[in-house]
Amino acid sequence: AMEPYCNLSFSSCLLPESVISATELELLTQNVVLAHQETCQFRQENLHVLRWETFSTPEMQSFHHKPMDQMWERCVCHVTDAIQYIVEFAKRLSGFMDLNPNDQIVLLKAGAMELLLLRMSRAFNCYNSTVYFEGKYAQLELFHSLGCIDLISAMFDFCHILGVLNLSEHEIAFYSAMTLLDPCRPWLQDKQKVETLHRKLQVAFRHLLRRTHREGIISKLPHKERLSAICQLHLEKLNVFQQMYPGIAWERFPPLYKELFISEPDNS
Ligand SMILES: N#Cc1cc2c(cc1C(F)(C(F)(F)F)C(F)(F)F)CC[C@H]1N(C(=O)[C@H]3CC[C@H](C(=O)O)CC3)CC[C@@]21S(=O)(=O)c1ccc(F)cc1
Repeated sequence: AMEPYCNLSFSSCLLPESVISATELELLTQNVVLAHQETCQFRQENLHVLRWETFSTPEMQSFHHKPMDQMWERCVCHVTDAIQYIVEFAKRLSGFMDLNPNDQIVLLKAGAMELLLLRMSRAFNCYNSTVYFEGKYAQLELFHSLGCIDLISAMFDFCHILGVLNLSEHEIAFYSAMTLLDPCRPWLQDKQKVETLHRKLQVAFRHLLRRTHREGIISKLPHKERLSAICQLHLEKLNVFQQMYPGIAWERFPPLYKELFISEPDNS
């Protein structure tokens, strides 16, 4: 009988056989989507339901008048919780735990803040530029007392760009996995291994986008330079804060946050 034009499993006509088989592609897609779903702190639908619940003016004022170190301490606790979930996401991504421990730390150190922003965009309402924070949606000025409104507004702008794309959970999952498993990160020892993982993710992501007719978003996703620029700003602000309150930054910051974001003080 005639060979069917393209056997239904798509294994030959659509995928570069060398990179990944159709079955492996399905398994990888499930792994990425599940790893994301199981390691987000809030479900998309819960954030969605709350998105018009904004803080009242008196509530805003109370945040506004908080001393800087108190506001920082609250946010650092939230960021440490969020980073823990991001570490869990990484550990569940197939292939991540097979990397050598040094490369796992290198990828998390370089990618944690970026993944944080991708997750923050899920909690961002781009119609009124508010973000979920401690139970309700907050305007930018609520964070004024942190003393780094330029960083926060850069984060808001970034979330806006993503919000407009209206990314699905599947798309955010793949975008996060590919941001984390970036073979171009400096100091990687086994770059080749990360490259192979990244390429498989790329094929699986393109396959998902083709299937859902969403190839158009690829060219609209923010470039990684933009992401890293914001994260650079974060590190600078953190150093400023450390200088202003030398005691606090050291004792009160949770260890994981210090490990990922704070370089050892030179005890010279
Ligand atoms: N300390 C802090 C800090 C804490 C956070 C962010 C940034 C910083 C810094 F950028 C700062 F402070 F400068 F703004 C810092 F420090 F990193 F630089 C962005 C991610 C935010 N975040 C989230 O958006 C979560 C992510 C996970 C998601 C989920 O999994 O469902 C739910 C929403 C967790 C920490 C949190 S936050 O909630 O404290 C927050 C702080 C400022 C802001 F304008 C909006 C939110």
